Amino acid sequence: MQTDTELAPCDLILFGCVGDLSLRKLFPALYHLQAAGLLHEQSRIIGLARKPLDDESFAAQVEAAVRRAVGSAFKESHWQALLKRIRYLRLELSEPKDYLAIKTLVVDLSPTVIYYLATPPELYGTVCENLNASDAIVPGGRIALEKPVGHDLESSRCINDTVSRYFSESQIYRIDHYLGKETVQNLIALRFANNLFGSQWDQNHIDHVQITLAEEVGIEGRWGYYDRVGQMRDMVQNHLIQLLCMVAMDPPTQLTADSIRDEKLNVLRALRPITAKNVARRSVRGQYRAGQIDGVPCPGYLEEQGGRSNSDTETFVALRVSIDNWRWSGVPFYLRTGKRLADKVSEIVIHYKSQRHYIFDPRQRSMVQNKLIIRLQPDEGIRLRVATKEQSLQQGMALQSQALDLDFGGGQQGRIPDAYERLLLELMRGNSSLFVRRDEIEASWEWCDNLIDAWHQCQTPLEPYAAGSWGPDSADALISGRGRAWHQRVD
Ligand SMILES: NC(=O)C1=CN([C@@H]2O[C@H](COP(=O)(O)OP(=O)(O)OC[C@H]3O[C@@H](n4cnc5c(N)ncnc54)[C@H](OP(=O)(O)O)[C@@H]3O)[C@@H](O)[C@H]2O)C=CC1
Ligand SMILES: O=C1O[C@H](COP(=O)(O)O)[C@@H](O)[C@H](O)[C@H]1O
Repeated sequence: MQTDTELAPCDLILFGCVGDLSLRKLFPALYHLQAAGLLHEQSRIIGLARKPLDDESFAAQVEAAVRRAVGSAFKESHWQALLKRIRYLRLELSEPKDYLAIKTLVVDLSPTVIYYLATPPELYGTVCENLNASDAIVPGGRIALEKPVGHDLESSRCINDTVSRYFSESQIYRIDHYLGKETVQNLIALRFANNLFGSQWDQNHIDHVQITLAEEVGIEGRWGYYDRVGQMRDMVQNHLIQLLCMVAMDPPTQLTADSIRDEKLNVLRALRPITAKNVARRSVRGQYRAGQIDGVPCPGYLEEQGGRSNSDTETFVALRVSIDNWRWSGVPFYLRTGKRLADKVSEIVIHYKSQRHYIFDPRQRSMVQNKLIIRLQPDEGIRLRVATKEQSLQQGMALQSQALDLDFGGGQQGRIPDAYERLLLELMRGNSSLFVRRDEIEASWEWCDNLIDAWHQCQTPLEPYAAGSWGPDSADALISGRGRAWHQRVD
């Protein structure tokens, strides 16, 4: 994971520049990079979309979005410096002749041009073909593709085939923004820079692993997109599987992009398929009904804006996953993700085995088991729960569980950069470590396609859950047994 490559001038051509992602995430991230002095003086940003906007009205939209995201920390001087770099170009992505304007533009641009596709993925192939036909791809240019790359293995291969006709693998940066989150990168430091953890990261010491990506939000007006996709393709195929790989991978031989990606690929190849034979025991799919979150009433999925009265799309998934290799033999990974759950929380919890020869009160055994809680959001940090003696004269050797805490969000370290700041920076530096390689994406699709097929074959029921709950009851049943339960945030 090299991060010290010097910044060279580079120009960002942002396709889909007035979309939700660009306005909510990318421009605020660019603002913060500008504020931190991390944009090269000569780097420019050219936004492309089909809305008839001039530079001024585009800038006004971007400014409003950046102000919203940055809040009271917004500084006019940083914004003005960013604004100088920004231009708008109107273009219909499916219209080849519109690309001539890009061709004219790239002649003037820096040696490094980044084509960032924040557009619907169905257009990725078309954009590459049209760029090529207009001779608008500069040698050494980089292309960034937002997730999801495809809808299944076949469509993913098709997109990858088309893109790779015009860009070599080393020029392609497939984005999974979870890989840009600070705590995810800290996993690398935690695991591979600390012998304490590195030496005990296996089936001899770990009982099971839980990964939760829970959201309070519903589908936020994205019915058209979401109902075709569902939680499996929206969150499991990419973010959840990438986190699983980061937790489960063997140590890379070096901190290079390919070393890390080779190890993640090995995990994907070792995932035991979930098929019609075991799908009922290993998965739960759910859909939210009306409920309340923090006292505020929320509609059910079918009543969401743009929704219809019957949809079989899952908004919640829980899985029990096995990794068939030496390190993880017999260690289940419990994964869950859902919309409209009780809280917004993304965390990885490593549950350690308890002492083989246990000399304390056996009733306390599960309560004081060691847990390593890696919190991605909110309150980024790492917490280790250890057993200590209760401080009391009366209790004898009674144990209690206490926490050793690392709070990354704590005052001294300042603001935690958003994932897109890190990703844009590494993209400009040409560091691929935080981006997903073609074989990883395809191996992940292959595994997910199997699971989705199994759901179809077995007509796996869609279990209702109330908005504001932690998902269907059967998700609790999936993990229960051997004293296991989903980790609760009070810990
Ligand atoms: N929004 C998010 O939080 C996340 C999004 N993503 C991915 O990012 C990508 C963009 O998502 P999002 O921003 O939500 O999508 P939006 O629908 O909000 O924005 C799409 C953008 O693409 C432009 N566009 C679409 N079709 C054309 C066309 N034919 N010609 C020219 N421009 C076109 C739109 O321009 P115009 O408005 O002018 O029509 C708009 O600027 C998707 O791949 C999505 O999966 C990934 C992670 C999170
Ligand atoms: O990719 C996506 O991620 C968001 C959740 O991202 P987070 O960083 O806020 O945890 C999710 O809401 C969206 O549906 C999905 O497309």
